[in-house]
Amino acid sequence: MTEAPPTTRPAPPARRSPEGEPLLSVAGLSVRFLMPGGRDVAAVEDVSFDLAAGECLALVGESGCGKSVLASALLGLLPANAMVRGGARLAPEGPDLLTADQATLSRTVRGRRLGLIPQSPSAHLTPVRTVRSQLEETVREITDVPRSKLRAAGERAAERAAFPLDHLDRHPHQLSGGLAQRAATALALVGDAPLLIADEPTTGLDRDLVDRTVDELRRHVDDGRGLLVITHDLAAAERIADRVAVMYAGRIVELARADAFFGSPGPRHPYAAGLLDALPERAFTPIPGMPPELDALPAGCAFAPRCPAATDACGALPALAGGVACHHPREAARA
Ligand SMILES: Nc1ncnc2c1ncn2[C@@H]1O[C@H](COP(=O)(O)OP(=O)(O)OP(=O)(O)O)[C@@H](O)[C@H]1O
Ligand code: NI
Repeated sequence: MTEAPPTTRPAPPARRSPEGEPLLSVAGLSVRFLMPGGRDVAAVEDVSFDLAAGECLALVGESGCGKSVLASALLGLLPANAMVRGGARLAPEGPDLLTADQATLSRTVRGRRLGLIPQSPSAHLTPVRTVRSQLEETVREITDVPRSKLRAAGERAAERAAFPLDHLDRHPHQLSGGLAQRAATALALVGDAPLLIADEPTTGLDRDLVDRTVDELRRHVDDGRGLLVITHDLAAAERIADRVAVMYAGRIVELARADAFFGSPGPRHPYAAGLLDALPERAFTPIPGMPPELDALPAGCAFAPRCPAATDACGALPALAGGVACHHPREAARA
């Protein structure tokens, strides 16, 4: 049995995404890297999802499955050998993120409509400058705040990210991991972007700090922002997300409400079930085998070679239908 033991933290309340037009609509997004020698790495394949204001979607999956490439595509930060297909529209009347030119992205999108909370805050912060000066410069660059009000605006951004004002005059190396994370979050919040992408925001933090960081990020969602959070950490995903997208070998294989996914009836895709079963607080049973190389994907379901329930049907690619891309989703297996 893989029932989770009782935890000390309270169960997150079930949250419903507000009605209305999504903040972000991604449709059929694919990213391939053209490599020397004609190799072709299919990092993201036919990914579609919506994200609403006041909603957090957690994107989870093993290392190398395409999560960060997906985020980079949305931010227009892919290298030149990346071929991108599909659409990703910011509402209302936003540009298509996949076709907008770099000038439009840097002038009107990044920081203003779409904020990035980076994977490694220390790499994102400038080492030789204080947090205060970096915040003020970002305020000056992307808002209309007059010079005389920069200091106050920088402090307001710090406060929103729970960054202590008495640490503003420190340099990044003088900050703990948690505070560097908050400084990076404060920078991402300066432009009041309605949509945030956080790529592994809790990497390297201990559990207490993970929970605190996650709860702080959640506040920005409860303030009405949309948040796409990319994480390996399923406990963090459970704590913060309204919905979960599980990625395997570049594709979303399950898209579910977080309460159903982490609670009852549980995940439906055998891979998603395997991810949860691998958790120490659950069955602690790793998924056997390794994910496939993205330049040599099988024609059918990419998980089939590792799947305990694979059949001949899995030689054909399963479409994502009703939230799961599998020929034998779990309730069918039980029935
Ligand atoms: N510039 C690039 N050129 C070629 N391949 C790339 C490039 N960037 C990423 N990839 C490949 O794309 C795949 C997806 O990488 P990505 O960084 O999105 O994984 P991830 O899911 O974010 O993993 P992690 O959890 O380790 O951060 C990997 O196989 C990676 O090697
Ligand atoms: Ni990544």
